[in-house]
Amino acid sequence: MATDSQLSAFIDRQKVLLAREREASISQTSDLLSNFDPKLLEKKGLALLGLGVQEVKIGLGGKTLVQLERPSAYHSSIIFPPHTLRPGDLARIEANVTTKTKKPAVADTKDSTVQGVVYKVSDTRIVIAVDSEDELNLPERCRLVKLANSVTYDRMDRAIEQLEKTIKGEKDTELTPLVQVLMGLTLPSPKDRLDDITFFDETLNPSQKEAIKFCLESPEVACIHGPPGTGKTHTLIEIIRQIITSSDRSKRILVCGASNLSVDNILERLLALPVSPNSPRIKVTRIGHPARVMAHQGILESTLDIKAARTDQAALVKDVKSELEATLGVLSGKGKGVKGKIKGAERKKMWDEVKALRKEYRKREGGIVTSVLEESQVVVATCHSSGGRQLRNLKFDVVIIDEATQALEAVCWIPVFKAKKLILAGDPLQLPPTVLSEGDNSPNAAQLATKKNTQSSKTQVGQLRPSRTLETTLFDRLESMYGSGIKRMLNVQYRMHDQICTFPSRTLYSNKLTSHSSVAKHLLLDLPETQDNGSTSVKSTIDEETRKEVLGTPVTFFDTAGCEYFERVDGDGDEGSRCNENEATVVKQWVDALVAAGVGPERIAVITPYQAQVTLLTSLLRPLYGTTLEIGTVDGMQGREKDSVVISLVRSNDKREVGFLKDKRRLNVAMTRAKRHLCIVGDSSTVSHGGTYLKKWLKWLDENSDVRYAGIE
Ligand SMILES: Nc1ncnc2c1ncn2[C@@H]1O[C@H](COP(=O)(O)OP(=O)(O)OP(=O)(O)O)[C@@H](O)[C@H]1O
Repeated sequence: MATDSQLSAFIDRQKVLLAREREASISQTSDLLSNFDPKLLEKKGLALLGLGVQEVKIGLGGKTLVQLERPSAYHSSIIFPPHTLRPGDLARIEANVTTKTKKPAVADTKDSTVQGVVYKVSDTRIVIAVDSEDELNLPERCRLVKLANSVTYDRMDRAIEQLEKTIKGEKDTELTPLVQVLMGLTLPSPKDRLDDITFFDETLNPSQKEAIKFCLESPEVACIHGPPGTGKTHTLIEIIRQIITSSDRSKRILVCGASNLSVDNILERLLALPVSPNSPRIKVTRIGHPARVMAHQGILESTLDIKAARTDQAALVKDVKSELEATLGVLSGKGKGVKGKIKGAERKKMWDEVKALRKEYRKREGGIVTSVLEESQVVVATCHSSGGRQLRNLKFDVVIIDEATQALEAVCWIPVFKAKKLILAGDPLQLPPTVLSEGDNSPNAAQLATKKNTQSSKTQVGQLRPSRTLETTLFDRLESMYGSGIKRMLNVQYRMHDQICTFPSRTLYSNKLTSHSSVAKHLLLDLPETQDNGSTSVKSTIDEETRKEVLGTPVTFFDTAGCEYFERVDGDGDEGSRCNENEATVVKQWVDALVAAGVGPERIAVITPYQAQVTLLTSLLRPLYGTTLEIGTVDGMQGREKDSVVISLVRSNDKREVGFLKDKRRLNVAMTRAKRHLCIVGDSSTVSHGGTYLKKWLKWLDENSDVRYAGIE
């Protein structure tokens, strides 16, 4: 049982770590904002200058939407220069004072600074949703500057504060059995036994069925551990179907994920389910910015915004909206037929009117939103957006968090408070959450996090320990508190050739990960376009023997040991990114061979730990194969797969060892993206400061793969 002091140590640590992370994130952006003048900011894609207000409208939530454009009078092209402003970013509209203008007009300074969130972006227009209720005094000529976004941190802070209040039993909080288990205040309750489950999906494998049963039977919390390609999402879809068709058909689920992509992936699969009398169409609503959700018709139709606009009551809101927009048009001087701005007492009166109208609009709209959400059996949102106004007072029976091992613990608490039961899915052995700040290495922290653990029994169930770093996820913490009994692992993978899967299975998944027969032996040779059936589809420019070798080998290792391929440091000293030209040439030759053997560039990805090597490889490969051939670091590759993956290690004398060179979770992601063929280019002899896992892998490759001569011909 967690003691009061353990609880407060845990909460205090979360607060310290979150504050540090917020600071690190803000200083990244504000360093830029305070050090550069607007022109430079525009060059860096952080600002847009010389804009004019084109229109002022009303959006969901009664927010004022300000549309900005580049007036042709100021610019030779109305198309924005390249910039990084994206929907959801925080931005400030300010008067466009140039450095030459010493004293801007009073009306165009402080008062006219407006903050908001980017709502929509096109080549020529950008719409900002302004939250403020105050009078809008938009400058005639303005600019837009991107700001550090603190909303995510605000929501996480609030979630941790709520946790603190809940534990203390403060007013308006409820210490549910779920919260008690998560915080080590009680042990998980015994399972609610389910004798017979009829699965909708007949093809589920035994480990998936076991994980589903385990989740359905767990009263408070259950975790699904899904190694690469084992069908986590597949399993979650069945869980959702089972819950909403259980005897109590009124159950409601909140499905969350760490990213928009992960939740859209689930939503897409829910929408594609076959409909039958036994399995009626699931009523699902996606919360989130329409501009941020996947541009897929079904998904857009499921968004709250579009559903709300289609209800019968929507007409009631429309009237108020038109009135509100007309009044705002007059006030901003941008309405139809409006000439100039209204001033003085009349302006004040009109603003009072806007306030009243906005209140009415929110009331009517709130009614519609509630009715759409109350009808939904499944609500889909990112963990972060589940903390928005629309879900404020809604409760769910179950909350599911996909990619939970990529989400900070605090962000998971945002949806956790909305449900009685929690299901987490992820893989602690793949990419961790992105963390900018350093962990807490103070003697105090170390003492609390580790010393205590060794003092008392290591396996003491339910012991709550403050996390040392934000990389410790809720999933990790539950596993260390309750042991592997809190989770079920999926053990059949549907992606990789058996030889690609063997090493990660043996070293990371206790030899439990097996390959499904449909993939265990698949090779590039089996792809339709590489089949040599006498047709003209294969226009091979290499001899038959080489072609068969290139296409028929699951794992190829170009060991550059002894080749004296020296890397180059891009930038200053040790801090610089690395690249290796000779190694890049070997990569290029292999990609050329793959393509010559009939493998389409869209089936190939090249992964490397250093950004400088990404740039170098891009310059070599893009002119030949275009953008369909993917080149990048491992971060964009989680959850994705390619038939052929080429890994360029750039291993050298870089003592820092970046990315997957030192982190076995990242290396695991890199090596498990490949379906039919994996090629590694690197030096097995420079292992003196490499991670142990990398060393083991290189040794394994040496003994178990097709080792090739890496000399450049
Ligand atoms: N029981 C099954 N029978 C056949 N194919 C399956 C089964 N389970 C999963 N798959 C297939 O395996 C592939 C991976 O499934 P899914 O995308 O659900 O996995 P995931 O674990 O979410 O993936 P990732 O590791 O990339 O996060 C998909 O093509 C899916 O159709």
